[in-house]
Amino acid sequence: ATDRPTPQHAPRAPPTPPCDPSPWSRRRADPSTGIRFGAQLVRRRGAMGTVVDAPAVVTEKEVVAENMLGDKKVTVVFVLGGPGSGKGTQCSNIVEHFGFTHLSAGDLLRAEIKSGSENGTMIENMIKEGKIVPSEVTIKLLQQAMIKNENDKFLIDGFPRNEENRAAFENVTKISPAFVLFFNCSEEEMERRLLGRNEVSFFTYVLMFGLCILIKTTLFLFPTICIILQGRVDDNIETIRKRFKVFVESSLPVIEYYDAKDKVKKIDAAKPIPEVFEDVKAIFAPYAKAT
Ligand SMILES: Nc1ncnc2c1ncn2[C@@H]1O[C@H](COP(=O)(O)OP(=O)(O)O)[C@@H](O)[C@H]1O
Ligand SMILES: Nc1ccn([C@@H]2O[C@H](COP(=O)(O)OP(=O)(O)O)[C@@H](O)[C@H]2O)c(=O)n1
Repeated sequence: ATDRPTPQHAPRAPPTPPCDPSPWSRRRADPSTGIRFGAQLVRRRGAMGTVVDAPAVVTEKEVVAENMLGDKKVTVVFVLGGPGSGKGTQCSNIVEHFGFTHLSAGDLLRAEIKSGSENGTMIENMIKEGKIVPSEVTIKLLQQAMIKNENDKFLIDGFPRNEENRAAFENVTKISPAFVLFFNCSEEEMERRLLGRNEVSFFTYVLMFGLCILIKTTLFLFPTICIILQGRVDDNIETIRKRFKVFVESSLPVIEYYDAKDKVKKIDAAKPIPEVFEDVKAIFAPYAKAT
């Protein structure tokens, strides 16, 4: 992996405060709006020869060589943020506009449960408890997905979620992320979104029941539909709170690790979806698809 070189001609600015910031974190809040979070300040010659601090703009693409995918050289962006911060929503937008392949660690784990794999029950129990699944399981799924896919640009969403995830991924795959996209959002807002994600109106249930009666399959189909409509097993208030705790205790340190390497690009994820995507677009501009 190629870390962006630190300019030799000037001392680095003091480290930026740890990323922050949500009310539920005890950490110091960072007032910046975001996309330059973690970018190192470089000294530049200003007017009249004065030296000014200016954020370094990252325009170069960082491509990783020598990894577990054999000859295949891939660009990996880790997409991190609390549960419900909007990672999946924005990943879909990035896929559409910038040609990345979206690999959601959570989706891969849920697919593994459905596949009837021997790890299925263990994964299901961990997800219900909001706990982090052992790294070797998740890394194997990510690796298989990257090998299977012909693309060379991957958004890895919801991973690495703790220090073990991070260190194991780097050791096993030898891949370093080009950068880490961090969606910063308050706990209150994330909670609202997650509870909303699971919300299905009574009217929908009545409609589905009516449809089942129409096609005369109530007995078998309706319970199945109810299970599908229930949404995610972990989007209930009890598990949501546990996931927040895990995020603060285990995932924020990973973001801090990458921030110390100037790899974190922080987004204010509390804004409406289109506004968040405007900020995301600015970061992904160097990866724009050739027209
Ligand atoms: N910026 C936003 N403002 C309001 N709602 C949002 C925003 N981004 C996502 N959502 C909604 O919040 C819920 C969680 O978003 P999602 O992308 O699934 O989050 P994550 O992948 O981080 O868990 C979804 O119902 C989504 O439609
Ligand atoms: N790297 C990961 C990612 C997810 N998971 C599990 O999958 C659950 C859901 O993760 P997710 O990324 O789909 O969803 P959000 O919690 O971000 O909304 C987590 O709470 C963990 O139990 C994991 O164990 N390891």
